[in-house]
Amino acid sequence: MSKIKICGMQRAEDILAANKARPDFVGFIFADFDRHYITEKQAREFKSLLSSDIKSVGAFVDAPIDHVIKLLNDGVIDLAQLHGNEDEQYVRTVMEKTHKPVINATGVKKPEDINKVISSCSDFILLDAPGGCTGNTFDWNLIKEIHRPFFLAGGINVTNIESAINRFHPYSIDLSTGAETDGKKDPAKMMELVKLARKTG
Ligand SMILES: O=C(O)c1ccccc1N[C@@H]1O[C@H](COP(=O)(O)O)[C@@H](O)[C@H]1O
Repeated sequence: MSKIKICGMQRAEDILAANKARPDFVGFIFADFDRHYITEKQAREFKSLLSSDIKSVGAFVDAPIDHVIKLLNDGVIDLAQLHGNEDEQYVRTVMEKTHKPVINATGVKKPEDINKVISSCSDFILLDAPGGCTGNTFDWNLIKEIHRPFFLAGGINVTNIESAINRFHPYSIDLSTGAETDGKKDPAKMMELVKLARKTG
């Protein structure tokens, strides 16, 4: 069954809505240029409110590696999602110093973009539209045989989540914009998306 991650938690009420909807993962964004950016203090508060059976994923874009390692080792996040140009050495160091799962993300515009991460030493890879949190899908025809667990992201919403799961059977769906109304997480959409993922997976 494909899992589901809802990314970009910004308010305590988003966490309470997640606790009701019960996705497998929620995402905290630590990229300070991004509209979903939260501070370490907020992330600690959100983690304390989050149900223990929902894992927290920290998403980083070329962050100082010590920050990623600290948040993992402090238990603020359970997995790290590397969404920038982090190289294999960076990925390996995070894994060795934390023994926590790492997701290596890539924006997909051409087949070589998938080749960039396909043999990464990370635990998971993540395929997204270039940019992150664009609300756009990428060309799914670029996805050929992938023989490792992967997260599928980019413009997934209530209209296409079922076809994404049925067509690719990803380890997990990952979405942000599709669970929002007017730029804020929408509890009804979160609930519906989790229901569709469970029904389809
Ligand atoms: O969510 C963000 O704001 C974000 C910022 C920087 C890097 C990644 C980010 N999120 C990731 O974006 C995709 C999905 O976005 P959408 O559903 O198309 O809005 C997903 O991988 C999120 O984890």
